[in-house]
Amino acid sequence: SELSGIPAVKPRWPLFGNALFFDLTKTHIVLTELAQKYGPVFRIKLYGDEIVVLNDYKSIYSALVANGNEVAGRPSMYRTEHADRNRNSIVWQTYTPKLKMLRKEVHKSLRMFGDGLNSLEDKCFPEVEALIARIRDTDGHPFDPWDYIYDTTCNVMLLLLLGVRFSYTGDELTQLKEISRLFNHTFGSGSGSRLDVIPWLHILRNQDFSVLKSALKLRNSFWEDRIKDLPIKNDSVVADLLRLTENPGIDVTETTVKETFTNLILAGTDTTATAMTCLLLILIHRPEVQDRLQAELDTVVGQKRKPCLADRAVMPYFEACVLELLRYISHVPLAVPHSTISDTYIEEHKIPADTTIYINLWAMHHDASFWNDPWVFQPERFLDEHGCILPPQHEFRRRVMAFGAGRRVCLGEVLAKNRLFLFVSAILQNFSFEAADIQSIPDMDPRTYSLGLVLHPGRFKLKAKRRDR
Ligand code: HEM
Repeated sequence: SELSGIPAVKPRWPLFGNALFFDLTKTHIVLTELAQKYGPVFRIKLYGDEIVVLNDYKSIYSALVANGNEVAGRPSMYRTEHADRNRNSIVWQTYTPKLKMLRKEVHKSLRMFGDGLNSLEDKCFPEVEALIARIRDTDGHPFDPWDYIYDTTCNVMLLLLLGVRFSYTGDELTQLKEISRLFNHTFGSGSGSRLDVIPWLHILRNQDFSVLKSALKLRNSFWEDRIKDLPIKNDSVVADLLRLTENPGIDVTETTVKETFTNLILAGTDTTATAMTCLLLILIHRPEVQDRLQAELDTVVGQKRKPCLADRAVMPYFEACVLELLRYISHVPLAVPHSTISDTYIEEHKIPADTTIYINLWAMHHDASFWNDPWVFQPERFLDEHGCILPPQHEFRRRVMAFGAGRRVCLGEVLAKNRLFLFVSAILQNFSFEAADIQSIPDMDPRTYSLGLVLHPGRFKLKAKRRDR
């Protein structure tokens, strides 16, 4: 084969390839172990699919940046071809002119909020207040933070995408959470991916297939029943996209808008809510990190006003915690699968067109030959001896690629970081968190999290102590 220069994982069985020995519930960990044995670039075969897996900075940089144009595709998969989703999606569409146009349009609409700092603050502050009120209402009693954080993060996304928010007591947010759960199951690198690699599985109508069906059904009914009749605000991402459907020269239909909306609400909520939840889990395991974050907040912001985005630039410890969080948890461990759109090279390896490429961010972020104690959460690694944040071109910063890089880089990077700042700084200004029961909280080590498209820690309870008392 044209890939013969790249080590192939053994043993390979006819028909099954490596699949019989492959635990799909922890793909990222299995691949990282294989890299120890086969080197940073190797290939696996899952049923009919030959997949090249990249596990270190050099190969990932070569694929996403140096040869970024050629490696910008997405493989076609049963799960995304189903219902033509791959032709309307941002996340799942290969590198077509339509995809480029959609990315550009969404980026333009989001920039108004992500970089237009004031308007992001305007959208976030009421949600920040609402979150603080909900936490205050727990009155020192143990609570599970996930739903509060999810609802808040989801409402900010809804404000950006549609210009509306939903009530915490209505069933819309619950429905969105269910859609997210189903999609995370179906589209994760976990067991749902059997649908692509075992071509006949969907005919048997097995459980993975029914989860995919219910995810799409719920998604469609949410759009029909909850969104279509809303007074969508003029200055929202969906309104901008709907305007494109009126232009007959552009291949954007209502289906495209629905699919793109689903991409954005799911990608924009679960990722950020999970990062915030993991940070809280880390803070209750590592109270000294919480103390230092609060000391920085007290110096820069104090108690008399809300933290705002301008403060981010003068809070290096906070920034270091976010970088270290993204490295440590690597909660989108395998990014989204890439595919080559033409023959190309990754480092010295020749790769033919239409080869599926897995980007193992997890392995790169925990590479013990580069990172000291990769499994220790250590924000200080991103600070210099004066306590200043390392510059973006520093080797350590360049090797954190939690959002990917190049043509398919995450569309929400700026938004995600700004939102994390606004919410985490506001709750730490108001509360100190501790474990409800230190014996029973889950481990903070991300190797214990479970895999979907995004890694999730176990659910846990904590207590919030008001700092103004
Ligand atoms: C901590 C938060 C987040 C992390 C770690 C994250 C990470 C990622 C990663 C690793 C990818 C795949 C890149 C690749 O294929 O090489 C991605 C893609 C994407 N993300 Fe994010 N993301 C986050 C938040 C967001 C937010 C807030 C949005 C909402 C706007 C968003 C929207 C997207 C979209 C639309 C794509 C697909 C881009 C494409 O296929 O061209 N993400 N993200």
